[in-house]
Amino acid sequence: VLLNCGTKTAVSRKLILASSVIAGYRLRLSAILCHLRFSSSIAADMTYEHERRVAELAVQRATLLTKKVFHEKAKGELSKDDKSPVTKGDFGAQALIIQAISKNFPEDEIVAEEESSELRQDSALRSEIWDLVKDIKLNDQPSDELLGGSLENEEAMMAVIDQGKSLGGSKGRIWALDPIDGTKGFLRGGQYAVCLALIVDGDVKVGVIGCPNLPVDDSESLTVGIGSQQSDEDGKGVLFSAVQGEGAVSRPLTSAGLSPSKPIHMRPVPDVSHAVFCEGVEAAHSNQGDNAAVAQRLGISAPSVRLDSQAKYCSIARGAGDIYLRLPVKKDYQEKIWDHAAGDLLVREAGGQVTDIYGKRLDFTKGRTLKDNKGVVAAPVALQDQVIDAVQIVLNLK
Ligand SMILES: Nc1ncnc2c1ncn2[C@@H]1O[C@H](COP(=O)(O)OS(=O)(=O)O)[C@@H](OP(=O)(O)O)[C@H]1O
Ligand SMILES: [Mg+2]
Repeated sequence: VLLNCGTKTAVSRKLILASSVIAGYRLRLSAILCHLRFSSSIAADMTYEHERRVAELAVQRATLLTKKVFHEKAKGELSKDDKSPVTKGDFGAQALIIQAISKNFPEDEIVAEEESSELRQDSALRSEIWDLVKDIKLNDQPSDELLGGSLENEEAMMAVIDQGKSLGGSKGRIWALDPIDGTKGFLRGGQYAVCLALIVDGDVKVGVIGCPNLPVDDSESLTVGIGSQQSDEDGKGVLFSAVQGEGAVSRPLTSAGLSPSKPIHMRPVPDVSHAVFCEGVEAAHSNQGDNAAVAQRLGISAPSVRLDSQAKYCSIARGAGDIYLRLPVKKDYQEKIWDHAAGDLLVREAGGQVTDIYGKRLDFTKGRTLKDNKGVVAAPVALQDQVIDAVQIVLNLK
């Protein structure tokens, strides 16, 4: 081609032209490749599979510690500034879970319930917690390695506990952690839950809840009431999880890797009067009198199942109960995001809806609390409007 191009100058011009065309193609090709790589990395991130796996294993590992403390007589109970209790189990589980999250996702923020100031005043309790934390391992090497090794010493444990002080908000990736939800239930020998959720730009993307005292068999759950703890030995207890848009699942908790999961769904309830309520045990946390009045308005005569912790969200998500009401007792109480994020996603992915008493979706963009919401109403989608209606009549909101 070049031989037929004429003069030297013309040849060199053509050469420059040809090479710039090739360079142009190269540039476009690399832009296309870059775009493909970028979109496939977004697609990979969108599945949240890595986040789900780390969260499930971190929660499962933390339940090994909480189960130990559950069976100890002295649980290292302290009273926090707001008068609520905290135990060795809460601090230890928080340390183990944050360690796994920060190893795998070092850029992410964490909003967790506990902080170390009480422990800094109490060296005896601190070393009891360290003795527990340093020995906890999953009995499965690849799972344990995924969580990223152990903490070095007591001081590292305290520092990791304090990584949960993020203020939360509407932007970025934020984990919400309740190391032991239902601490009063935990102390009473009843239900409790280890709860972890990933919130991205205010939207809950991943939710994981470990309930060591819930029976694996869904149908037995309805008989689990106040203080009636089931055996939490290996293979008993349940690990629930959900990813936005992918449904909700449950699997038996184990001391090793993850056991096989099965999908869970809310029960179809063609007539609201046949629904069963799940409600809190503590009269100070939700108004049981108002719950009873709502049940009566809906024509429900079955007794409510009373459970501590987000085990209530888990129960209705698997059809052991249908409606969870948390009607405010104190007007100015702001619900905490770690008490609801994982349960909110689990129920919505199992075919339910979760709102406040005004019918507004829970808003996780407002910081550490749900300050723009009041109370919680969770029910199958088809019943939600009817239940909100009854709640609003009972609470004189309409
Ligand atoms: N006044 C008031 N109103 C509503 N909620 C409150 C209130 N005070 C505390 N808390 C929070 O309740 C969390 C425990 O909720 P539960 O659902 O387990 O309570 S119940 O025992 O089932 O009634 C409990 O979580 P944990 O501290 O993790 O147990 C608290 O964050
Ligand atoms: Mg809680």
